Amino acid sequence: MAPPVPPHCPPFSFPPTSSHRRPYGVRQPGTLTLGDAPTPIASAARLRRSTEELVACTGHCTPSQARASALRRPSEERLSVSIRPARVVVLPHVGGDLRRVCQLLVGGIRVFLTGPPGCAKSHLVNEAVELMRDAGLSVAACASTGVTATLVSGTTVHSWAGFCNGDADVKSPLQTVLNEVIPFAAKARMCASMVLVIDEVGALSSDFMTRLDEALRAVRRRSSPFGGLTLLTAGAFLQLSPLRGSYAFLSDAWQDALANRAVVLKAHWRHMQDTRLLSLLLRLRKGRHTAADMVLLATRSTAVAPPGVICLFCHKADADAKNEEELLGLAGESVMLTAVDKAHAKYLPLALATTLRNSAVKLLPVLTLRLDAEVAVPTSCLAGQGVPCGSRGVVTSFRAVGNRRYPRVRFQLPSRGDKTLDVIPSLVHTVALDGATWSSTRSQVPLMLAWASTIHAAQGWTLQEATVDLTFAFATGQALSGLSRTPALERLHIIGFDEDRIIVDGTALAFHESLADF
Ligand SMILES: Nc1ncnc2c1ncn2[C@@H]1O[C@H](COP(=O)(O)OP(=O)(O)OP(=O)(O)O)[C@@H](O)[C@H]1O
Repeated sequence: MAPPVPPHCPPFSFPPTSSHRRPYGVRQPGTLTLGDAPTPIASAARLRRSTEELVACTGHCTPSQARASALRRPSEERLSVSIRPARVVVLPHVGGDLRRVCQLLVGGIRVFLTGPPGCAKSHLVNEAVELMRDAGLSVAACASTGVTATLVSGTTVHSWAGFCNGDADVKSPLQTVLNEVIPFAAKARMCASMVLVIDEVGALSSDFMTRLDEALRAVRRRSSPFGGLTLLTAGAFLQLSPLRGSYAFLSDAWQDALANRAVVLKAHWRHMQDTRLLSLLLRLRKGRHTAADMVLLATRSTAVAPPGVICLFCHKADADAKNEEELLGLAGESVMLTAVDKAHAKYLPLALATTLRNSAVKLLPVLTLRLDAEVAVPTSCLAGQGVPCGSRGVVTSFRAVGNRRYPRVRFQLPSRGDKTLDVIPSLVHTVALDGATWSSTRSQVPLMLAWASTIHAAQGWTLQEATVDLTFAFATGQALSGLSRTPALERLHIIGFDEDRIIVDGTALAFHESLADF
């Protein structure tokens, strides 16, 4: 429950009656209900002041910037928590499911948005974020993975919360994470936000939800679930399961905040042109597929992936092997880029530093490229240059800098259009759990090969054509997730399919069937 607000506070229009769009974070005087001083604008100023610190923790900075910002950590400062305005009016022309979701959110009700593959969950999340921001609410747009974060133009929820060591910060003692890991900038974000959006929530574990809830309650000094933040989670537990641990909905944090209520979308956008594929997927989702469905899928079987079509695999090792094979198939010499790794804390043995880096840092120890290589950006290192995490591109040339050569890449941007960049190494660092601000660093060109991907990493994508290799399918929802990426059956190629590859988790199915629509 938001604290009471002064009665004179005028309501928000949602979206604003004026056609003029205000940029995120800019407040119209007198319209936002504030907490105790400073105002959200003051919080935004603090955010700006600590931007370098944020950058240092997520890894896009020079070493001197990182060191300087580490010294400026204002650990004792109390942050004030932004409070949602008392009334936000959703204007009549906002209709349908978007209206339903927005009305719940502006009323402070936490929402789980779900539905079958391609029903526009991410699309609706984007629209809701834009409307809420237009109305003056501060909204944090996040997703469970870097790739899905690009679909909502946001960051991973790990980065947003300042869990600099990835999932290690879920297991470590809470006080250590609060005092030594989460940077000031992340705490400022947590306090300045009124709404937290998490897309593709299915990939997060129950332990992660518990830790996020604990951290938000502590940082925002509110005992209510998620520190009183209004929450919009979106995803489907029948499509994606966490790589480790149990489903997020099994946590007490989820049950306290969201229970078994949801907005369940009924429209089908991705597969609207192919009703045969759509009805097959709807049955497959619940494990109620028929013999005729299996015969239909068998018509798409192939032994070899067609050239030029992205391949989706169940295991990362297979995606890596395919990328390697495609790279070797290119003419031209290989350019090998080796990361420069350093351990900065004397007490940290090199082996532990390497383990920490390899689990927390997405930049590769060794990256080999050739002209025309297909690449993707695995982190938000290039976001400041207009290329968000998850963007894909092609190496068009190499540029010599000293005795090293760096790739020039033409990226296809998620927002359409393309952008060519000379990609040079970025510095990322890990934060030790014993109080050092950063314990080890890696400097590397922030790219990875992208002819192939895992099905897990492709969650959220709509692909015009794809080859899905289900030979080693092992996870619940994996086959459904892979088979639902293309809008039409004839653009789908399947390797290694048989009925046993379809795994539907009984707990996830029971949860979805128990959901009460708002
Ligand atoms: N209102 C809309 N108008 C036009 N296209 C839409 C609309 N809503 C969704 N789409 C398109 O439908 C496709 C699927 O939408 P989206 O990715 O949001 O679905 P999803 O439910 O998040 O899918 P999944 O969970 O399977 O990743 C996308 O290509 C999207 O651009």
